[in-house]
Amino acid sequence: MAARVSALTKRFGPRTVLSGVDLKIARGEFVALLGRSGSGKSTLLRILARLDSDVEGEVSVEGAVSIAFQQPRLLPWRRVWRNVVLGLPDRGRDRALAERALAEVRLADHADAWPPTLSGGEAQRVSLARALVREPDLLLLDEPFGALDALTRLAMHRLVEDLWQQHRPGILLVTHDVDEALLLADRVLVLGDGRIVAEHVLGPPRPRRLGDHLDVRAEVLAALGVTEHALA
Ligand SMILES: Nc1ncnc2c1ncn2[C@@H]1O[C@H](COP(=O)(O)OP(=O)(O)OP(=O)(O)O)[C@@H](O)[C@H]1O
Repeated sequence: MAARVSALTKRFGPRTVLSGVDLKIARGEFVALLGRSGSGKSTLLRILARLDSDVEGEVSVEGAVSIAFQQPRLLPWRRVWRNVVLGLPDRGRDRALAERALAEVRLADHADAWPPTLSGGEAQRVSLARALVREPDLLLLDEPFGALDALTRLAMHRLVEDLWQQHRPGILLVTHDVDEALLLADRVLVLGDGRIVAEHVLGPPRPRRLGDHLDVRAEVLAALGVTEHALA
């Protein structure tokens, strides 16, 4: 198991955001997490990333964890390759490690660029390289495509699926986009009222196409209480 959460409850003061969440992510499994705004998706990701341990219940995550956010969060005063390896312990191999990770996200020629010169999609790929360079057993993606235009988003879907096939980390992808979840995930979860209220396993084949799993799509939308595909 890459991650196991049981009876997880998270409160902010008097407010209970997560209330008895049970969740397992198998090694190498791609899981998408949907939920309305404010349902606690980012809170759950932060807990899995060990950024918040003030919780009730059990959280167990095996191995290395990386997280990438909707905003790439690059340091503008450091070159791209230095951003990729920021905080890594082994300084001697840094440049080579960064270059390898940048090549994986098709940005080998941008190692010496400054972050403000990158497009939104490029910056997000640097952020992915920074997550990958840690060779995570669990990769947490918090709406990583949310700020990108539709074409760039499609290219990123393909890239993430390729990287996942190659390295096979467990992935938990938070998204507002039901179609994105149906394109990428092995399993789709819906968070609502503080717990997982729906779960759907999607079978092969891959790669998927828009329009696959329309039956699941309808059920996920119903669990979300909406009739449109974009909830943002
Ligand atoms: N540090 C904090 N202190 C107090 N309340 C918080 C804190 N972090 C999150 N919350 C509250 O917890 C709830 C869940 O927030 P969270 O960001 O996890 O939701 P989300 O599902 O990721 O939302 P969105 O889809 O809009 O990003 C929100 O009501 C938010 O206001």
